[in-house]
Amino acid sequence: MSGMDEQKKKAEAWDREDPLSRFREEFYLTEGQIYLDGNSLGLLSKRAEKEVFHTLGSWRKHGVDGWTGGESPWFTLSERLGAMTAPLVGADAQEVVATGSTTVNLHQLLATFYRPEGSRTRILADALNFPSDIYAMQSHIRLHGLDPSEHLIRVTSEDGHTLNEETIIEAMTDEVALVVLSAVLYRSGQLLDMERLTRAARERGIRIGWDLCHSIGAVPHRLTEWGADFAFWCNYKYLNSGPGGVGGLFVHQRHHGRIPGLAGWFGSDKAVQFDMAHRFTPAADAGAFQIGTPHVLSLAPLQGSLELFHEAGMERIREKSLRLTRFLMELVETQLAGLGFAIVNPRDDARRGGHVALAHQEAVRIAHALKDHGVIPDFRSPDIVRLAPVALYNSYLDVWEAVRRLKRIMEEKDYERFEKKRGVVA
Ligand SMILES: Cc1ncc(COP(=O)(O)O)c(C=O)c1O
Ligand SMILES: Nc1c(O)cccc1C(=O)C[C@H](N)C(=O)O
Repeated sequence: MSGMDEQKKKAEAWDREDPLSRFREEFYLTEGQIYLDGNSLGLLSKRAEKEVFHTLGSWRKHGVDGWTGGESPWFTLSERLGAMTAPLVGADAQEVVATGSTTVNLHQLLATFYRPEGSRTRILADALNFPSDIYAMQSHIRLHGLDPSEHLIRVTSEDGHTLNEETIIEAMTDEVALVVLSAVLYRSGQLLDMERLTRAARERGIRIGWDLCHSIGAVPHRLTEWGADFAFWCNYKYLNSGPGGVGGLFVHQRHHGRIPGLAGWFGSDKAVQFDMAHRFTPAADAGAFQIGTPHVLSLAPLQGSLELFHEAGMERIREKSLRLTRFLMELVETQLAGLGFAIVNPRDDARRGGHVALAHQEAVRIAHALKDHGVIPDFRSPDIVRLAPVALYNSYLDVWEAVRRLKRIMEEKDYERFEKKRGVVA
């Protein structure tokens, strides 16, 4: 039996004993296709779809009374979904709210927590961060009348893919007011040591906030215990809540009761919100950081999706995710050796999130060819193919089959049929 056959048998055996295998049925998968892009946009689940129909039904039946009546009143939906999300980020229910989007929530949190004072005027970020986060930080530096080229420090990467925690800590100087980092880097999938970095920032009297876009739903967190000041994320990747679905934020309880940087009436104490007073009374919890009316139709899928996470359990999800990605790396190393791929995510389980990042000089064309062969990856400029086997809906056999197709593409140089052009969304 060839190595590939043996690996197939191993995948089939793991699938047979997989405690999460029943969740695959909960999702809409396309026959013959292997979807490995759940770290960009997660798939639709039947529960998420059902909640959208429920919400439409509630609107149809109750009209305006849906805010306070029906099975799931919209007035407090963001807080309820925040409470359901809290275990995924290791927070108390009142520290989380489902609201806004990643970028909007970061603007809110910067407006609240970036307070340049005396010599502490800088924001510490990193050179591998997602551009939208960087744009938001630059905006707030400018809003304080400061120059982003001086006041935004971006820790650089030695290998172009990963960051060194030691270097980040060394950059936490007396000039830094705030640190903003991603838990899992969007390109390489590196998982930073959040506990260590949070402790280091706090010991130096620096506030620290985390972008959890690529970690929520893939990696467990303990935000309250670690003492992070804030965090923000989208719910449309591993949390499968739909394109542009409402995001979330965490604010540590020690900051509750303060007036947010960007106040709006949905951040009010619920008991007095409809008094319509011009004096703003913030909610006593993370709900205070909401701005306007919740996007109820875009919140609905999150409810169904979170139910699946509660049933599956984050620890089991992480365990399967690590085994899926470990298997993927084994296949890349054994089956794609000599074909020009380099695995650029860290190998150590404690240092990687939910996706595998492969660097290849033909990455764009390989991503196009994979799609043509029914494997959905994504491409990140300039040379990365990201592959994210997702614990709730991918099988070990999916991973094996994806590599089998990729091997063929490479051996037959089938990617050469495609243009090097990336397209707007690769
Ligand atoms: C790490 C990270 N930060 C920020 C964003 C921006 O998110 P949004 O467009 O939902 O604001 C994304 C994804 O687009 C992301 O992956
Ligand atoms: N938010 C996205 C969008 O509106 C279009 C295409 C992709 C996205 C993404 O979320 C990309 C994702 N944040 C990434 O890791 O690259």
